[in-house]
Formats: sequence, structure tokens, C-alpha cells
Amino acid sequence: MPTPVKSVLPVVLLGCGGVGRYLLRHIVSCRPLHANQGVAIRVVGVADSSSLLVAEDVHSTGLDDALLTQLCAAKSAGSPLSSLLGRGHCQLFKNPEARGKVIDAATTLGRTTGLVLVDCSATYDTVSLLKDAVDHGCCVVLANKKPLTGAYEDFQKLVSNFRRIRFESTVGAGLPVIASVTRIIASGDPITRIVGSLSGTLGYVMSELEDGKKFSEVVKTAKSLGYTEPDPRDDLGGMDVARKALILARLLGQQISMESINVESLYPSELGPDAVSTKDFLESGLVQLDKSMEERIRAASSRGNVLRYVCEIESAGCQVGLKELPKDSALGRLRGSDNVVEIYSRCYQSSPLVIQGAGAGNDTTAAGVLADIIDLQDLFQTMA
Ligand SMILES: NC(=O)C1=CN([C@@H]2O[C@H](COP(=O)(O)OP(=O)(O)OC[C@H]3O[C@@H](n4cnc5c(N)ncnc54)[C@H](OP(=O)(O)O)[C@@H]3O)[C@@H](O)[C@H]2O)C=CC1
Ligand SMILES: N[C@@H](CC=O)C(=O)O
Repeated sequence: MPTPVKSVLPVVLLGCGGVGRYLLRHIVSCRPLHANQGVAIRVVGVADSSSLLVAEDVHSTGLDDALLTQLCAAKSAGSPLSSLLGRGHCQLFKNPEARGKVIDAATTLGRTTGLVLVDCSATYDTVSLLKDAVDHGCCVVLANKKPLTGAYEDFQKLVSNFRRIRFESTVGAGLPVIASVTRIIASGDPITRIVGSLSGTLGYVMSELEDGKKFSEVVKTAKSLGYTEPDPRDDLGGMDVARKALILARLLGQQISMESINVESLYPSELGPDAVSTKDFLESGLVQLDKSMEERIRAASSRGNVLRYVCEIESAGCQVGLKELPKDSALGRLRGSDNVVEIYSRCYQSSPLVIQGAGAGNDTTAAGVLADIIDLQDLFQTMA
């Protein structure tokens, strides 16, 4: 006998790049698993930077799986969402109308069936949409760190109903870092320190450099493997790790902003986004850093050490930057895109809670986002 459907979760996805497309593929391929659990995800809309593709009647139907599969193929091939018009029961809205349509869906579905607004973009532009959605009683799931790392008031607003927001993938991709921190806090066990290697890109880059590869080459490979941010300077400049540190520090109750975090950049300001385009940085900027990075790695190695980009969060302050560490230390042993996080608290004082594993990549990140969506199912119960 088929399992009765207990929860239907309508979803609007913002962003169908590397992570967003993997999410859609996971949603489609997990249909039988979710059906067995009595859960169904109904994707009612998908937006990119210029338009929104939305089901004809968001109250009763979603975009069908054939269309979602075609959407992933079209976006992978660089075609716009508008190329999908006429292939299913859907409508297309271009910006700025698209934004209004997302709010319409949030308003009507927030009041009736509920809605999960999923942000897999990499922009600050979604913040006001997300805040509106929260006001309309919608749930929010984030892979995008930016909405939680802008103004402190925005962070407060988004997490104001903690039962309705999930953002596990913002720190450590699919690793259960946020969940672990949240559980420790909830138990009244004060967290005193979090230290770790929280960049899949920089972890990968540093361990590949130890094998004698060129900085410029390994950064490009990290990008092709889906580890980097859309502009890899977000990773190389430490900002992506600083955002993760800020999310964790704010979770611990620190009312701080990005300016309070000491951030070490691996590229000079002459190669920054204000001076050089991403394309030029990748094509001709990166090679300028090869020699100095090689020298830093060689100097550390001559002392039996390795370089790791380390994130430290304490009540006294937060800092992110390169550290020379013994090869056989927990961080020194890290290879590839793995992250490791050590959490110290009263209960985990001399023996910290350690979380380690793949910390970047479209597949694992999207899996974390999907698990977050499914985690909200109890708020979407359709039967007693
Ligand atoms: N890759 C990883 O390992 C991890 C990534 N993340 C986070 O996941 C997010 C997505 O990363 P990734 O998929 O690699 O990024 P991509 O650049 O591949 O995709 C970003 C998507 O967002 C869309 N977009 C841009 N602006 C808007 C907007 N205003 N509204 C709706 N959509 C918009 C883009 O549209 P268009 O297609 O038109 O350009 C694109 O489809 C990032 O925030 C990243 O930090 C988090 C953890 C790990
Ligand atoms: N660019 C990030 C992706 C996950 O947040 C990283 O390299 O860790």
C-alpha cells in the first residue's frame, strides 16, 4: 500500500547555478524516497538573476519533473529560463516584475499551504525578499551566506522564528555544524571557542600546493570542481570564511559585524574586484601569485610544517587567516576540500566536539539544502 502523503512542501528556488541545479536534480531523484516517508516537495517557482519561472497555479501544482530536468540542462548550457516557455504549464516573469511575483507567491502561500523560499544565489539582493517572506509566515532555507552576514538587524529578523529557518549549508556545506552548535547552545552548555578549517577551496588549494602544483592551476581546478564562490576572490580574500565565522559568532550571541573580524587576504588590493574583472583575475592575475605562494609553502615545509587557512571564534574576537601548523596536527592532516571544526564548551573542554568531512562542492551542498527543506516537514502537515 502506498504511504499516505502527510506533508507537501511548496518551494520557490532563488538561484539555479551549480548548487541550485544539483538541488533540483536531488529533489527529482529522491521522489520515491520522500514518497515512502509521506513527504512531497512541490517546486512552484525557480528564479535566476533575470527571471522567474513559475507554475501556472501555485496553489495546486508545481513545475513538473520533466520541466525541472530540462531547466537544469538549459541553465547548464547557458540558456536563459525564457527558453523553457511553452514546454510545460508555466509562466515566465522578467525582473523587476519577477520579484513582485515571488512576493505574491509568498503572501498567498504563506497564508494557506505555507512556502519554503530557498536561496541558492550568491547575492545580497535577496535579503529584502527573504525578510518579506518571513513576514508572511514562510520558511527560509539558505545556502547563500550573504543574507545572514549583512546588517545585524537582518540576521535578527531572519532568525527571529528559528523553527522556520534552516541554513546548515552556509557553514561546512553538508556537514552538521550549525545543528551541532545549536544543540549545544540549547542544552545550556556555553561554547567558548570554535576553531577550524572552513574553506573547501583553501583546504584544497593548500594541500595541492604541498604536492608541488602551481597556485594558479589549483585555484582554477577548485573552481571547475564547484568548490569556489562564483568569484574565487571571495575565497582567496578570506571573505567567504569570514562570513562563516560571522554566522557562527552571531549564533553564539555576539552582536558583531564583518568589520570586527580580522581577515587575511591571499591577493593584493591591486588584483581586487574594484581593479580587475573576475575573468582577467583568472586569466592573468592568478599567475602573478604563483611565486610568492610557492615560497610560503616551501618555507613552511622546510620547518616540517604546512599552511592552513584557519578560522578562530572566541568571545575575545574572531580571526581568519593562514597559519603554519605541524603536518601531523588535526588541521595539518586535512586533504582536499575537507573541512574540520572543533567546538569547545564546558562539556567539550579538554576533548572538543570535532566535525570533519567534505566541506564544499555542489552535490554535497545541495544535499545539505535538501535535508534542511525536509527538516521543515512537520510545519507542512496536511493530515492529523
Ligand atoms: N559550492 C559550494 O561548495 C557551496 C556553495 N554555497 C553557497 O551556495 C550559493 C550558490 O553557489 P553556486 O551555485 O556555486 O553559485 P552560482 O554562481 O553557480 O549560481 C548562482 C545563481 O544565483 C542566481 N542569481 C543571481 N542573482 C539572483 C537573484 N537576485 N535572484 C535569484 N537568483 C539570482 C544566478 O543567476 P544566473 O544563472 O542568471 O547567473 C545563478 O543561477 C552561494 O551563495 C555559495 O556561497 C554554500 C556552501 C558550499
Ligand atoms: N567556496 C566555499 C563553498 C562553501 O561554502 C568553500 O570553498 O568552502
